[in-house]
Amino acid sequence: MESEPISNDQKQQQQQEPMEWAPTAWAHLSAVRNQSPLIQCITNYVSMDLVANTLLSAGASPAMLHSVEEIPDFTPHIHALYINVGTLSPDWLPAMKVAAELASKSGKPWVLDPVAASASGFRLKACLELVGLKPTIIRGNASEIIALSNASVGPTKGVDSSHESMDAVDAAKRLAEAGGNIVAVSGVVDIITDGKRIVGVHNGVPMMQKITATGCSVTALIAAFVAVDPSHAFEATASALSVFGIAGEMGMDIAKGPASLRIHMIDSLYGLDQAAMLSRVHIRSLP
Ligand SMILES: Nc1ncnc2c1ncn2[C@@H]1O[C@H](COP(=O)(O)OP(=O)(O)O)[C@@H](O)[C@H]1O
Ligand SMILES: Cc1ncsc1CCOP(=O)(O)O
Ligand SMILES: [Mg+2]
Repeated sequence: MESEPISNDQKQQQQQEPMEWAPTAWAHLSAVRNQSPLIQCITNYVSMDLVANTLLSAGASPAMLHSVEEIPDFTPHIHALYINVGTLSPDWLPAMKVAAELASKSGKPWVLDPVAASASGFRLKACLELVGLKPTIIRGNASEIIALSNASVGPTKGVDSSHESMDAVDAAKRLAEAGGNIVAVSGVVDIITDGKRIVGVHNGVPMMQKITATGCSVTALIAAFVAVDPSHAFEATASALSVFGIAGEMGMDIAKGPASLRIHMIDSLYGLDQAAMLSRVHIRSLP
């Protein structure tokens, strides 16, 4: 992977006001395709296939290595780390912590998906410990982000959200401010905040909720996007959520239901071109 993440022209464009989101999102996707960042994924059993295929179709290189014995050799070579607690058990947690610490120490971005954070005391404590290791980005659904922000267990619908993303705006801002990270809340509108700035991504289709591991997969995609632009984690997060949503929209044009959407979404992500991106990216500042 080359050291210059995206061009100076593209960076200047990012700094312009009002933000030119469509070219920014296209620049991130292009950079992932050109640089093929290596993404270490410590993720749940349910999601491994869709996460790996999402990363591959975006142009990144996924590696599902989760053994604590392998982390000292492997993690120094990655471009970003993705940690997801979906099927957490006590024997997985040390590897997650060692990998997160090593990524932070070596200046590599890492991204946390706190699946079902409020489902049990064990899971919440683990999530809070991981949050304490300073993830660059946290992406969850609204219930997960509210649970993390309030450090509260239950009531819960498990891995699904019982809140709308807009319900979690204050919780997301508090979490981001407390940890100095970017927090993203997925839903009808995806919310991205650093505690001060806040944008909404209006891409995607409701059927994406009917495919297991779409949330896990978009978090992994965020890891790939921040890998190629680590100094713009906020912009990389919004870009990844928009790109994934557009892949869902284009896939839905030909899908018959969740199973075929899963296939067409991956194909659409693989084939996304500049014209489609420039006309479909829908990211707006929120008050
Ligand atoms: N009602 C919706 N309309 C459009 N996109 C949605 C909707 N619900 C979820 N999505 C999209 O589906 C993906 C997974 O989000 P979500 O279902 O909230 O995550 P999780 O699976 O972790 O609960 C995200 O890209 C999100 O933008
Ligand atoms: C169903 C399920 N159970 C434990 S992890 C998991 C997958 C959750 O995926 P997502 O958070 O993307 O819906
Ligand atoms: Mg999830």
